[in-house]
Amino acid sequence: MLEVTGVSRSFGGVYAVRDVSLNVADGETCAVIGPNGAGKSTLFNLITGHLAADSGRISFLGRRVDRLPPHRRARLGMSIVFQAARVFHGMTVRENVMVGAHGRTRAGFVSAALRLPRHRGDEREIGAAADDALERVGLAEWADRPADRLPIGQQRALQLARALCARPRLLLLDEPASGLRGEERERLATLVEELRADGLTILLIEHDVAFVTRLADRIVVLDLGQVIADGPPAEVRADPLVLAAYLGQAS
Ligand SMILES: Nc1ncnc2c1ncn2[C@@H]1O[C@H](COP(=O)(O)OP(=O)(O)OP(=O)(O)O)[C@@H](O)[C@H]1O
Repeated sequence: MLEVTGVSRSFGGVYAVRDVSLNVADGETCAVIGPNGAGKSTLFNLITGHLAADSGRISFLGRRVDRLPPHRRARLGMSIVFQAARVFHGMTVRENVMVGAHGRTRAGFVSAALRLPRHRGDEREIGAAADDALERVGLAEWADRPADRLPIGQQRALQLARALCARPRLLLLDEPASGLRGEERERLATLVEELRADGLTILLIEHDVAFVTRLADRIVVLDLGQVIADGPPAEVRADPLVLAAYLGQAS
C-alpha cells in the first residue's frame, strides 16, 4: 500500500533520513521506532508531504505521491494524527470530529457557507460518519459535550476519531502514546489494537519500544537516519544492533 524507496533528506548538509526504504502492506500495522534524533519525525513528515525529500520515491496505492502536497495525499486516503494535535475549543466532541471529514464530501466551503441544499445533505452524511467514528473509539456518549473538557487520553481518542471520519486507507500516527501514562496509555493501545483487528492499515512512529511491541506486525528501527532493523517485534527486540542503538542513549 505504501512504498518508501531510498528516501533521503538532509538539513544543512547533515542527513536526518538517509536512503530509507520501507513498505507497509494492506492491513498491516507497521511501527517505526528509534532513539532521539533518529529521524522518525522527519520520515513521518516526508510520508505525509509536510517535508519534501531530497531524493527517493514514495508511492501510495500504486501511485507516486512524493511531489504531492499534504492535502492531495490526504484525499488519496492518508489520515494523520499529529503528536501535538489539539482539540478545537468552543466546539463539541462531535463537531471536532466532523472537521475530519472536510475534503471528503462533494460540497466545498463555498456551498457550506451559502448553506446550499447539497451542503445540508453532506452535513447529515458527515454527522453520521462522525457518530460512527465516535462509536468506534468509545466516545459516543461524549458527543455533545465540549471537547476541551475531555481528559488527555480521550482527547487522543478524539483525534483518532477525527482521522477515522475521513475514512482513511492508511492511518498515520505520530507518537500516539506521548504524554499518556498508565491506564490512559493502556486504553489507547487497546484502541489501536481494535483498529488493527478491523483490518485498518496503520503506520505509527513511536519512541517507546514496549508500547509498539504488542501492536505492530512489523517494526522498522531507525538510527542516525538509517534503517538498522526491519522485522517482527520479537526478532527486532533481540537484534544486537537495536539493543546497542538504544543502550547508546542516556534516556
Ligand atoms: N527542520 C530541521 N532543521 C534542522 N535539523 C533538523 C530539522 N528537523 C530535524 N532535524 C535534525 O534531523 C535529525 C533527526 O531528527 P528527527 O526529529 O527526525 O528525529 P526523531 O527520531 O523524530 O527524534 P525524537 O524522537 O527526538 O523526536 C536530528 O539531528 C535533528 O536535529
